[in-house]
Amino acid sequence: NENGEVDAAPESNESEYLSPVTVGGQSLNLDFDTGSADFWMFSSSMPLSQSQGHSTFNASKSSTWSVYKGASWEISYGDGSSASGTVGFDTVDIGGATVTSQAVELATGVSGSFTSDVNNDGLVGLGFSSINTIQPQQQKTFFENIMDDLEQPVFTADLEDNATGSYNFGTIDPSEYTGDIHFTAVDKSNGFWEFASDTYTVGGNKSQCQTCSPAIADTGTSLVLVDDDVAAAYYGQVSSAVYDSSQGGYTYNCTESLPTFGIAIGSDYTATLQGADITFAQIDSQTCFGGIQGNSGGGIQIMGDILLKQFFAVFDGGNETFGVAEK
Ligand SMILES: N[C@H]1[C@H](O)[C@@H](Sc2ccccc2)[C@@H]2OC[C@H]1O2
Repeated sequence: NENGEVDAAPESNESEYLSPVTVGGQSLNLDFDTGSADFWMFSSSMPLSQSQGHSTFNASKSSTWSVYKGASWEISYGDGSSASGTVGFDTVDIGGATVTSQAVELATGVSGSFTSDVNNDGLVGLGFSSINTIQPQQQKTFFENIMDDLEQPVFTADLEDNATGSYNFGTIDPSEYTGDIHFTAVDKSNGFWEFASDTYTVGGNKSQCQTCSPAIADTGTSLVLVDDDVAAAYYGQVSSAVYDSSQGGYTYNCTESLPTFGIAIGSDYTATLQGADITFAQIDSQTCFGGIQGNSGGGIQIMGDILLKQFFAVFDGGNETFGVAEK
């Protein structure tokens, strides 16, 4: 089998997790992103003003590289960042799991947030290829290409709080979790690992949602973005909380002890965050920025790293399910 396992190292501010990937013999640190489906890297054909500080992929130094003539890609992400460039095929190895002809996208241009994120050399899209942006023909993700060669058609994410975690392709390692894995059906029609999430808890009190947007598991998003009525209900229980438009979200006094927050993962399980695990950042001597924020009516709820790092997450491409376990 083709199983593989790699570290997932948290960025300094825990805004993302980076993993080593070898492409055509060149190693780069990439951001595994279950919320998109493009595999792209900073490349030697970018202006130095955009690539300085980054490792770049140099196609001319890879003996296994082949150009996808006439192809291009262009992607815009939920946070407003963007990237675009050219396409080829090469051998990709992630912790021993190898795809010999993976569509690899070389950036010729990226937005400022990528340039300034100097430890991030690109993204490995682990969503579904219906949202891959390669033209004239969309291409499969690394996971879609390797899935049938894995011991099990799954990958798992064990993201950690202030510690290095791991991504595992092909096996569900029982040493990485405790108790049961609580699975829910995934609707892949929007290209995401999407599932229903119709109830939530604040301080242990359960409420039925009002908007009830479907949720996605997104390893590439830092925060937990819930429907605006849910965010308002949560921070309504935090006495010092205010919505600070200059910060773009709810802030509160760091000394305040926060209530727990639970979000339904499908219909049978509520993933509960402890109050102490909900703060995302301290923005001044007294003020903290919450890791739970509203989705501004975006129509989907995004379960990002603030939640995922408290659980063991299983992405099952065979059954088309998503599951979480305590750890
Ligand atoms: N799925 C996510 C994606 O991975 C990131 S892309 C990114 C941008 C700058 C720095 C690092 C990563 C962006 O934020 C939320 C959504 O879009």
